[in-house]
Amino acid sequence: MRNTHTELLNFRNHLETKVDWAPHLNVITGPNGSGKTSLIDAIHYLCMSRSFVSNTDMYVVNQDESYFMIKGHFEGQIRSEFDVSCSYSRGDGKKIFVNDSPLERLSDLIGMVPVVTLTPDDKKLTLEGPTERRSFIDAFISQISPAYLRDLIEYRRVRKQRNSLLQEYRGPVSVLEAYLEPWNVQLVEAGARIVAKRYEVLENLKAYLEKDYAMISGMDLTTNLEYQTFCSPSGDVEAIEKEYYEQLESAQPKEIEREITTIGPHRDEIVFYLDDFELRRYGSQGQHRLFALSLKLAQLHYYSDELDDLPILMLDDVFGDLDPRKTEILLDALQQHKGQIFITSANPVPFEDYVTFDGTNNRLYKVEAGEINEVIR
Ligand SMILES: Nc1ncnc2c1ncn2[C@@H]1O[C@H](COP(=O)(O)OP(=O)(O)OP(=O)(O)O)[C@@H](O)[C@H]1O
Repeated sequence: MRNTHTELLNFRNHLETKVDWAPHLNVITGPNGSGKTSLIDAIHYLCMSRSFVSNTDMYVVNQDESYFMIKGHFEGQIRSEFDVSCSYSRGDGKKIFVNDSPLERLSDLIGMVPVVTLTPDDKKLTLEGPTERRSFIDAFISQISPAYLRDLIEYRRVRKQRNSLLQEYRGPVSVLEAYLEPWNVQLVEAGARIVAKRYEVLENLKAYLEKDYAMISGMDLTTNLEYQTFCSPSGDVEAIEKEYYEQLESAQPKEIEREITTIGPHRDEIVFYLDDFELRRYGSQGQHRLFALSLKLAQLHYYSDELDDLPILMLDDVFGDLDPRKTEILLDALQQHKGQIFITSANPVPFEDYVTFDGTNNRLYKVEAGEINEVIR
């Protein structure tokens, strides 16, 4: 899948930007704050319906304007050509159109254009709390499995309803238990499918991670990951349902007391290991950085094997953190990826030692104060 053309209107410091992209490598250079990340963030909006930088759409609207609009043209194997646009204003909220037809739900966009992003923030994945890892695995699987995304949305809805009931009901416990029962059934059904799918994908991911860590680090430390959930994880949905039910039943008196759902995949954890030490506890800064980078490369390679269309790859300011040898290894690995790649860099990276910017397959751009121009050699 590739994005051939993007238009940005009132998107951060891009008041009106139009750009044609190369089918393989697009390197975007320019000083700090010139608007490089915003260009690829706009494409990210067209893939995932949200920014990978900001959690709040409102802050993305140019501060002197009241709305933003992004349009993109995509080409791929499965859907040969289509347009996606995304608009946001405080009054109307966010709207996504595919070929000028509005999408009923923003989530319908996920998976249409698979994307993998590498950013310096990725080290949060291994350094910070379990929420980071759950978000990573959820976004990872949602892009390749619409059924998983539906289960996630359903699970969140049911958990919210169940929590409201636990918090608001003030009658006899036996009546509350009867009210909870239908929510328990739905929670267990969606939750068990989520656990089974996370287990399946994480099991498969191990081999990719191992290979990519060895490639990028050049070291022979073995990587591993452990999926920790409330039950013994497996791909057997029925067995998980059974265990889930039993645990929910025994936890329910406590949940009624605490007024919150405590058992389920919303509390899952993924523990990463290098050899047999736990990365989060004992990893050095460099090991965290390389592990997170390997996780994202593993995602890229997993998608490339799994999907008919190659994902779009975005690297935002990643090279600043890498030494010359790692830069070389990463650029070599990127050459192997046949899909479209976007790289932003404020630092002088010797891209030209590795890539020929022919103006067709590979293009070099310079951004200055929200204006982008191709650099012609
Ligand atoms: N809502 C907004 N309205 C106008 N300008 C904004 C808004 N939000 C951010 N900016 C500015 O837009 C510019 C674009 O930021 P962006 O992150 O795209 O730049 P960058 O070239 O990637 O920077 P860096 O190299 O520092 O990462 C910044 O100068 C920022 O201050």
